[in-house]
Amino acid sequence: MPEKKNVASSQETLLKVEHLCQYFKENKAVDDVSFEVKKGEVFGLVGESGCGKTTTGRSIIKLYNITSGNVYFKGERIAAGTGSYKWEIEKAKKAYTALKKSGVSGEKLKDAKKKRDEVIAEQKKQIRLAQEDQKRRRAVTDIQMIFQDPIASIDPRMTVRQIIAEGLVIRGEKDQKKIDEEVYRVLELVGLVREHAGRYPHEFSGGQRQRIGVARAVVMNPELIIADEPVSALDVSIQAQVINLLDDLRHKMGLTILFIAHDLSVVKYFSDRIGVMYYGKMVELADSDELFKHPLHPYTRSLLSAIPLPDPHYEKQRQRITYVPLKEHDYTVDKPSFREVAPGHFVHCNDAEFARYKEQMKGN
Ligand SMILES: Nc1ncnc2c1ncn2[C@@H]1O[C@H](COP(=O)(O)OP(=O)(O)OP(=O)(O)O)[C@@H](O)[C@H]1O
Repeated sequence: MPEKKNVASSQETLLKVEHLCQYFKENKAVDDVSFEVKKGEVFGLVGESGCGKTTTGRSIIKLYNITSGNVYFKGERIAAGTGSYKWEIEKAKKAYTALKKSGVSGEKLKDAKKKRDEVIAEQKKQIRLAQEDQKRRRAVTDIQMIFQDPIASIDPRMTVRQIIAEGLVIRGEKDQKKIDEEVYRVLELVGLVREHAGRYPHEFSGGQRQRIGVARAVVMNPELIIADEPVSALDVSIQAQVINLLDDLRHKMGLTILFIAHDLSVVKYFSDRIGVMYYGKMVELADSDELFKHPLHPYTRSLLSAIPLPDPHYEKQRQRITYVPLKEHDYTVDKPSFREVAPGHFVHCNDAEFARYKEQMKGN
């Protein structure tokens, strides 16, 4: 793994995810998730299988129409869900009906009706605006995604040249010489050679295939790369090479990376900040070092306890902490939300936990 360098990520926000909800019928795959990614930083998004990491990434690149919330890229809203506006309309209608049923009449009822209609008109306006923004596709080529085995789903009869150039062709590039030049440039950038352009994906090893996947993304000159478990299928030694490559490109191209992984040890050295997801919720978010030094949420502690260390003495004593939400939290009355416990360190917690975490941080 690369040495952790403190890359100066700017304070400029490149990506802002605001109250993102992505529901698949009853399944709240992503439920009210908010975070920002600064220009130039690597933001690690971790959590175990099924916690909603992939869905978050896909929602950002608009593979889904999000249920609710907003996604901003360079200040422009590129994805918007209409759910929360619809829920507000329902709430206003229900409140009015309840008032009417309770026997309220005359001026009071008239006022309530007026209020209800105002809420409905405003929310309908928001729905229209969200739908207009959702249709806009402008920012999307500035964001590219890298998958676990990025060329697995591609037609095996396509050459590496065609695979890498596909995005350029779709974007309207017709000049074959220019396309070839770009393909050779990015092949070299990712540690391959121009002779590879005429070959087929099956001729390459897993690590090389991932390099082709990276080339396919960077050829579009993106500002943001969403790397979804890009090294999970690779041997540990190859994992380090691919991470080093991404780290190198990040410096050379000034890239910003949203790095999705299920394993905290993979993101530790590479990420400036880390967000931990559990069952559709972001449960903790902090600077990478801070998260490892002062993990607060019991789920983060459980993930950390699963990381093996190359120290036999520690390994003998290491105990995997299991996270059992019902044992850890009582959210029946005191409800949780995502709160800032220390500057830049956020935890999903209720009032009682918030007070306890604050105390804990004081002792650190
Ligand atoms: N298109 C879909 N339709 C219905 N349910 C979906 C869809 N995509 C994901 N889900 C469900 O949403 C939840 C979150 O899935 P997601 O793939 O985002 O999690 P993940 O943390 O990335 O997991 P993995 O590491 O296994 O990809 C899961 O319960 C999954 O079954």
